Amino acid sequence: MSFRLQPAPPARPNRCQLFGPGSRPALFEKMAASAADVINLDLEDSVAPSDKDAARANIITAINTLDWGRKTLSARINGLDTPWWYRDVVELLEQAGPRLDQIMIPKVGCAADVYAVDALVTAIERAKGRTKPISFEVIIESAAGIAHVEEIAAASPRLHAMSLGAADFAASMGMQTTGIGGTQENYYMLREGAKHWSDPWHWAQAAIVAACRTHGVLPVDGPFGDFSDDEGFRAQARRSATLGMVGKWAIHPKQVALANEVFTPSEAAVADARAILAAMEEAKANGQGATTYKGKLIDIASMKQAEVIVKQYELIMGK
Ligand SMILES: CC(=O)SCCNC(=O)CCNC(=O)[C@H](O)C(C)(C)COP(=O)(O)OP(=O)(O)OC[C@H]1O[C@@H](n2cnc3c(N)ncnc32)[C@H](O)[C@@H]1OP(=O)(O)O
Ligand SMILES: O=CC(=O)O
Ligand SMILES: [Mg+2]
Repeated sequence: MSFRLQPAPPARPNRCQLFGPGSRPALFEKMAASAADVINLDLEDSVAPSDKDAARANIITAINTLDWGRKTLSARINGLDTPWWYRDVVELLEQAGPRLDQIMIPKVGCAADVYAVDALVTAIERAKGRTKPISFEVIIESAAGIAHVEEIAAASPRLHAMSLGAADFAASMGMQTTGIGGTQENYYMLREGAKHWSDPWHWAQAAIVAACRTHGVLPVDGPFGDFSDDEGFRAQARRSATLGMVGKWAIHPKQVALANEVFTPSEAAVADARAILAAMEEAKANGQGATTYKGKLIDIASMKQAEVIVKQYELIMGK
């Protein structure tokens, strides 16, 4: 371990973030009743330019009037390259009550983008006497965003979560695809004439996880566009969970259960992790730093691995 200890991320369940357009208020009650841990009411790309003002008003009314239970309640503002974002922040902070937990900032390209929103949010919080600080989540979805991912992760103590936005990311990178996440037909290796598909999102996800874990931020996988493909969603989510991400977006309600399933450690994984911890306690009591479990090496690092799974499970079950 470095002299500098790795900070813990916010202790909140974040297995699924359910999105809905601010211009479709009929969806809000269904979102509130869903099993998602986080709700993202959208003012950005799912809302047409002509609907931005109405969507803002819809979202503020919904935040103030619906029962959102214990969900983390977040609103996605428009990007800093648009004329809408400052009104999004001002109206949300001035008119939405304390139930609003978080603002999602899309298309963040550098730490200064987060700083700008932080400055505005801080001024309004002080002016209006808001006592609960608004947290931030950001989307890495551009070449600049991934190039500056570590400085972005360190940009503000308000930052709680960071997602990969596969659609805008693909566009910004000039990737030859219109698919949102998942397997890409042309990203394969050939061996003896057989195709083996690879994962074009892997390196960006790994960079996001490393930046987040360095700075105590929750790393999250973004959208999977084909909501009729449950197995494709599961496969993408399993890869993300294996890499260290804590959850995934749902852009349709049928994806909520899938994300919750993948990002809740299974009973078998938890039982194994607890058995490893117990075996290591016994080994330590006997003066050993290493022993075997089910015929494989375990040592003190295995305890840390097992603790990741047990803590994640207890966090989710304790909610
Ligand atoms: C790349 C990005 O930026 S992704 C993030 C931004 N995008 C979004 O927020 C899009 C969110 N999703 C949606 O807008 C919609 O789900 C769509 C457009 C994909 C599909 O909408 P529909 O055609 O209405 O979906 P569908 O008919 O399958 O809906 C089935 C049921 O789920 C409901 N539903 C649909 N979307 C949602 C949602 N996001 N949240 C809650 N309930 C929903 C419908 O109202 C319907 O309910 P009912 O059975 O009571 O009638
Ligand atoms: O905002 C999300 C994306 O995939 O783009
Ligand atoms: Mg986007």
